[in-house]
This record gives sequence, structure tokens and C-alpha cells, in this order.
Amino acid sequence: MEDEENIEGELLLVESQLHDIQGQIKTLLDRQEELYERQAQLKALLEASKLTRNTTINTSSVAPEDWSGSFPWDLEADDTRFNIFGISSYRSNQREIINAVMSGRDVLVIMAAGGGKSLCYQLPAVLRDGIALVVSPLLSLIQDQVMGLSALGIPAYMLTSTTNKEVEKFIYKTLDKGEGELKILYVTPEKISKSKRFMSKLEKCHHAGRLSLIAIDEAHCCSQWGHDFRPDYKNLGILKIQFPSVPMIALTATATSKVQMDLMEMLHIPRCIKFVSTVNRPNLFYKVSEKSPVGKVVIDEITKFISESYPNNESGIIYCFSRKECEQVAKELRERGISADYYHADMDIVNREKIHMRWSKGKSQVIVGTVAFGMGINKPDVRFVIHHSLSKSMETYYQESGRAGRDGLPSECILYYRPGDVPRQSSMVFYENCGLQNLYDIVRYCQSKRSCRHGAFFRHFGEVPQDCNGMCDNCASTIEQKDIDVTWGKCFLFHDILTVIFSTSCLDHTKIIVSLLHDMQLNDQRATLLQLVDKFKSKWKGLGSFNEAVDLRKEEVEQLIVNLILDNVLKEEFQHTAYSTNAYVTLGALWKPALQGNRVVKLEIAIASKDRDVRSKGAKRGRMSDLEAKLDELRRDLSSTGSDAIFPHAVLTAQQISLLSSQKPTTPAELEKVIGKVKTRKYGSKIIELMRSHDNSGSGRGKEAGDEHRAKKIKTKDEDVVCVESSEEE
Ligand SMILES: Nc1ncnc2c1ncn2[C@@H]1O[C@H](COP(=O)(O)OP(=O)(O)OP(=O)(O)O)[C@@H](O)[C@H]1O
Ligand SMILES: [Mg+2]
Repeated sequence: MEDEENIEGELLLVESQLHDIQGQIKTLLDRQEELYERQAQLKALLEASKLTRNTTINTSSVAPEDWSGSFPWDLEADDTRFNIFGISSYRSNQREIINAVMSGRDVLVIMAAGGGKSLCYQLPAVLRDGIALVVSPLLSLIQDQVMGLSALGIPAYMLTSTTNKEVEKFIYKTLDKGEGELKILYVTPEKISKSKRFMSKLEKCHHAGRLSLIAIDEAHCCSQWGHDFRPDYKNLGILKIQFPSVPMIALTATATSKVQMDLMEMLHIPRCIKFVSTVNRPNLFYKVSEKSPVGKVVIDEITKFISESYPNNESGIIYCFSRKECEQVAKELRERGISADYYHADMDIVNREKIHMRWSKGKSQVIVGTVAFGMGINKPDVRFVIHHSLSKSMETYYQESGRAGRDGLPSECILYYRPGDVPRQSSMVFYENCGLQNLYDIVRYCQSKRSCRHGAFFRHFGEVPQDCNGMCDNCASTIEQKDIDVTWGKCFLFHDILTVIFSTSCLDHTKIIVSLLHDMQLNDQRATLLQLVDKFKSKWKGLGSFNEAVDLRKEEVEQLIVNLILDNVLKEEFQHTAYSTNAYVTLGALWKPALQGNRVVKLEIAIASKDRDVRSKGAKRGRMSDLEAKLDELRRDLSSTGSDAIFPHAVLTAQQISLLSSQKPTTPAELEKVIGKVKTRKYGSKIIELMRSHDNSGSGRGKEAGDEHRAKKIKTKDEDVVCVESSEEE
């Protein structure tokens, strides 16, 4: 009898070790496949490199590799950056990239969303002689860029299906004969692949030495491995073959090394200089909020968050799972006084564009959209991105949440998560290549109450982690968190957090769940996640007071089941019906060791009464100061008057408003120092008029809400605090 038990014990151990080894073999086989793939890519790249060497003018002697050194165009570049673009200093890598392009090199730029990629090709385009060609995938992006550049007085045009005949004629003539004023020409990739006429004009332009550079924006669209593959981008390789001496700059926000290799190969730029910036978005505060199963509660929470944190109509996006959900959420927000519109693929294009415009111009505060509200968003001052439902992968979440704070100012990204949402997503993605694996990665992110959220992105994109400086809920939380062993069903409370490790208790939760499923499987029955939770709860109740282990809330049982899925103790299975795909929970590869207590499953439980209301230090803002509000109104007025309507942020950025309201320039010379020459020439008189009247009206210095702290307390020389009533004394 004892012998048998020993044998059984060893058998279990052997089985569990075998399972681990099988896992390792699988990892090695996957790695082998990756290496084969990489080998093939490298061979192809070598070929392409040899090919390009034969056709490319050798530029290797043109410039040194120290791209941050000094260059002949430094002064002119600085002057253009500040006085035309109104940008006071370069962000990380911008200067180096500009220098490499100016030196005639091909460049690949990987820079996070909002990092400032546009300047990297727009500035050299202004500085270099001739016309710069920019390929961009979306009409709305192109329109936005052309409008912005025109407002700065830079002759930029687009040649797309919407371009009128008159402008088209002008563009062709300019390409052909070099007569008109044209510095930057935007086209969609279809123009390159489908219009012979365009390509022949471009050829002429190049032949006359007037093609200054070629920029491929959103370059990840070239690669099938990227998240937004566009077939027409595949044909862009022709550009380097036709115009080998013209520097090419390819730009994207995210590209794994596989996608980077792919891009270099497809665009024929094997010897390009690569600038890879960090994926870090230090101005974004990341948070996962527990999502109530009651829809109205979630909307109430979102409404409270928006109206308390963003009282000045600051823009935001809410991502929803389905079209129906978008409409519902937008309606309920409107009922609660938030100006919200919905946006999804079922709407006609005119309607969608109208909604997008309203929002971009600050006439509505929130867009509630599906993932269809995507790449075309160029608004720099989106202050919050809320996910009403789970994204389908870490990569899509990074992209979607990354639309917040592109202007570099503090912004918030909140994901409402409940384990019950997992089957909804998994039944949509399970048939995709690695769909479930990608989904489970973001589910792990959501379930964790300890790991740094920014750290999860660093890990995902293979970057060395950096401290997030309290810019996520888990790092900002001061609550002490500890692992507590509750073997034999005991649990302990440590401050506000209870962490439970379920192990070998014969009545523990894991065992009950696994044995429930085992029984069901024997009877040919199946259960969805919610059904399994109910079964567990009633079984648990049946055990009554004999059970010493902690009684979990329904949501916590869901969380545990999802953890068991992530740990391969359970797995999801899918079945198609005529109308939908149902997800069921069944036994996974490691159910036996779990049942026998050889598999430790951890569950992190935050005590239910406290949703850790941690916030970003910089995110919560008060009402705009009086002057800021006036400047905001002025930029809206200025953006909608004049011959070509532009977006308010193209007139004055959020940073510029903030600088103006603190520095209060009242002469053109002072104003120029804040917003540069071009904007001063265009809008200076109106801004100065506003500044002066604000100053004279008595609502000037010291009376603004934003300056309250300055108005109430100033320090005298001997450091005494003196209360003052009016700004004059300040
Ligand atoms: N050096 C800078 N200083 C201040 N603002 C800048 C600077 N460079 C760019 N910006 C501003 O940052 C915002 C985002 O820039 P841009 O549109 O070029 O980002 P991007 O890298 O192309 O992002 P995406 O991947 O989302 O397209 C714009 O409002 C731009 O004017
Ligand atoms: Mg961009």
C-alpha cells in the first residue's frame, strides 16, 4: 500500500517533469524556426545590399557617424525649427536624424507615437533644395499634415483621389518644369504603384535634380508582420531603385526587429542609419480599473472621472469592444452631460469624417470608438484614453493608449478590466495566428496588481526596463503587498492587500474548480466561464463551515479561473453556432498536477472595499486660468476663420498657451521669443491685443485660477508669508 503510494507519487513527479521538458522542447523548436527565418532574411538582405551597391552613389564618405556633432546647416536648421515650426528645442534623436538625412543618408526611424517623427523629414524638406516626396497611408493624416504645414507658410500639397484638377495640374507642372512653389508633396502609396503618369513626372523631377528626399511615414505598413499591413506599401521598393541617390527616410512608431529587417529589405535601404528610440512614454499614467459587471456603474465612474479631472473640455478617446457598445456608451455619457460622439466602421465615411472633425476642433470632448478609430488620429492634445474593454494584445493596447499625450504633456490611460470580458475577446481572436497568446499577454498585464505597467511594455518590446517614476497605478500605490502562504486554507491580511497562494489544501479552490470540470467532462458537459463560477460558488456553499479557506468574491473566482487558464491548468475551447462563437473552459495540460497539489497557482487579491484611487501626479488639473481659457477661445476662432480652416492646435499648441499665460508677452518682439516669427506674423496682433486687454481689465496677473497659489501667498525677502489681494502688488 505504502509502496503503491510512493510509486504514484514518483509517477506524478515524472509526469510533471515530462510536461516541463515538453514545454522547453517547444520553446527551442520555436526559437529554431525564428532563427531559420532570420537566416533567410539576412541572406536576402545581403543580396539586396549587393544589388543596391551597384546602383547607389556611394555616400559613405559624405558624413561622419557622429550625428550629434556640428554641421554646416546647424544655424539654418535652428532658425527654421524655431521661427517656422515654432518648436523651441529638439526632442531626443530628432537632431541626429535630421543631420543624417541632410547628409544624404538613408534612415530608418523607430520612435514612439508622438515622439516627433514628422519634424525629422519636414525640416530637411524645408532646408534642402527641391521637392520632398512623402508617402503616407491615410487621406485624413495627409490632409492634417498639409493643412498644418500650409498654416506655417510652407508650400505643401497632396496628390490624392480628392485633389482637384486645378491643383493636380499645378503639381504636375511643378514636378515637370520646376516652376511653381512646392516643397513637400504628400501622396498615398497607390499613387506610386498605380499612376504611371505620376511616376514619369517624378522621374523628370529627379532627373532635373529637384527631388530632395523621400519619406515613408507609418512604414510598418510595408511589412506583413506589422499590425497594419497595406498591400500598396509593398511596391514602394521601386522608389529606391528608381531614385537611388535620393535619401530615403522610413518612419514608424513600433517595429519589432523582424519588422525592421523586413522594412529595410522591402524599401531597399540595407545600409540605412537606424535610429531606435525608447518605447517609453514617460508622460502617460497607466492604470487598470476594476470593471463593475453593471454597465451603468462603469459609465457613472467614467463620467465622474472626466468631469472631475477634465473640466476644461480636454479631449479624450474611449475604446469599446463593439459598434453597439460604442453607441450605447456615447448615448449614456451624453445623458450625463459629457459631449460624446461615437465612431465605428458601420458609419458612412462622410459621417465619420464629420465626427472626427468636430472632435479635432474641440467641439466635442470625447469620441467613443472601436479600433476603427485608429491611425488617422493626429490630435496632439488627447488627455485621456479609456478602454471600456480589453484590447486584443499588448501591441494594440500600446498603439491605442499611445494616442494620449502626443504633445508630451501628462495624460492618462485607463483600462477597465474584468475577467468576464476575456471570453468575449478570446472568441474573436482564437483563430488568428498567435491570437490567444497575444490576448493572454494583455490579460496577464490586467490581472497583475504589482508589476509596473510601463515595465510590461519594456518587456514586450524587448527593451531594458526603466523606472516609471510613479506613472502607473501599481508603482504609485503605497500599499504594502506581500505573498502569504495559505496552505491548508489559511489567509492573512496585510494592511490593505491580501495576497493568497493556493497550494495543497485538499479543499482548496483550484482543486474544486479542476474536479468540477473533470466531472463535467466525464459526463460530456461543458461550462462557460460564468457557468463555472456559478457551479463553483454553489459547491463552495455546500461545503459550508468545514471549509477554512478564504471565501472569494464572484469576481475573484473569475480571476482565479483566468489565472488557471494563463497557467495551462485550464484552457479555453471554442464552438461556432449559427450566430456566434462560444468560449468554454475545459481542462488544460497541467490539470493533473494542479489537482494533486503539485502546481502552485497564485492569485493577487486587492481587498474589495478599496479601489486604489491612485492618480498621476501631473494629470489632475484644475480649471484653466482665465487667460488660458481666452487663448484657447482665440485659437479656436483663428483656426476657423481665414481661407483655409485648420485645427486649433496648429494655431497654438497646449505648451504655447501655457507659456504665453505664464510669460504674458505684450510686444511682437517678446511674443516672437515664445512662438517664433511665422506665428507671430500671422496671429501676433490678435494675441497681443488679447494680452493687453487681459492685463488692463484687471483680470491680469495674479487673479487667474491657475495662479491662485501665487496670488494668495508671496514671500517677502525675509521669507515671511504675506497675503496679497491684488496682482498689482505682485
Ligand atoms: N521638439 C519638439 N518639441 C515640442 N513639440 C514637438 C517637438 N517635435 C514634435 N513636437 C510636437 O509633438 C506632436 C507629435 O509630433 P508628430 O506628429 O511628429 O509625432 P509622430 O512621432 O509622428 O507620432 P505618430 O506616431 O503618432 O504619428 C506634434 O504636435 C508636434 O508639433
Ligand atoms: Mg506621425
